[in-house]
Amino acid sequence: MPERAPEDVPAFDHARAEAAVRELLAAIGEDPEREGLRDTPARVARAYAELTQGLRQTAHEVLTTTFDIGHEEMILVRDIELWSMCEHHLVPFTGVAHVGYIPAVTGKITGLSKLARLVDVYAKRPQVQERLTTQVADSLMEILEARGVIVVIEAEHLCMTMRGVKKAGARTITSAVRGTMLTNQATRAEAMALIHSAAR
Ligand SMILES: Nc1nc2c(ncn2[C@@H]2O[C@H](COP(=O)(O)OP(=O)(O)OP(=O)(O)O)[C@@H](O)[C@H]2O)c(=O)[nH]1
Ligand SMILES: [Zn+2]
Repeated sequence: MPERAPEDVPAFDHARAEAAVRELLAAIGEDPEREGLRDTPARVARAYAELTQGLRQTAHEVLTTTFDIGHEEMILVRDIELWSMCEHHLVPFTGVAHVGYIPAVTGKITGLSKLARLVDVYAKRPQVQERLTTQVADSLMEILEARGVIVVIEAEHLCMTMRGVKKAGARTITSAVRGTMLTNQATRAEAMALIHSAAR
């Protein structure tokens, strides 16, 4: 399914979110009017607006700063903190993303912080880890016209920890490898070695 463009995503509806949270509190047998819960629907609505803000952002928006510095070698940012929300249970999954790319021959690169911002654009929305991984990789290929990209995400899903199978510590690792990172085995091996290097 193609990604919905942010202009096609309706504005966050605070009133509707508050009503839904009030209803959920009632459904679990709580009293939404008791003092401790009175402001909770509004708080939860604000929290969800923040946790889903990526729905209203685009990769193009965050990858605007590009420089041509003639650097043609691999650039890799490791251990980018990641908080996302599992679309099946609406509970967090959290871990790290490693994002590396080989710039276009023109040397078109982006600011390092933009790679972390890019991860957030796709993390701050209901997600599955596989889609998050491929969206980050594909947007770097497209927007930076990168020759190669590698994205590895390691995450723990709270839906597997705090409920359900209750297996704390199980980490899910997904990767998306594109372009020369895929075709050139030595380059891919170098990237994997950097991701797993002893400095961790
Ligand atoms: N592939 C994938 N699965 C995920 C992700 N996040 C959560 N899931 C899984 O989505 C599945 C949903 O399965 P269902 O059987 O429909 O839901 P459920 O009854 O709540 O499943 P349990 O978690 O096994 O109790 C579960 O196996 C979750 O572990 C993700 O990012 N990627
Ligand atoms: Zn889940």
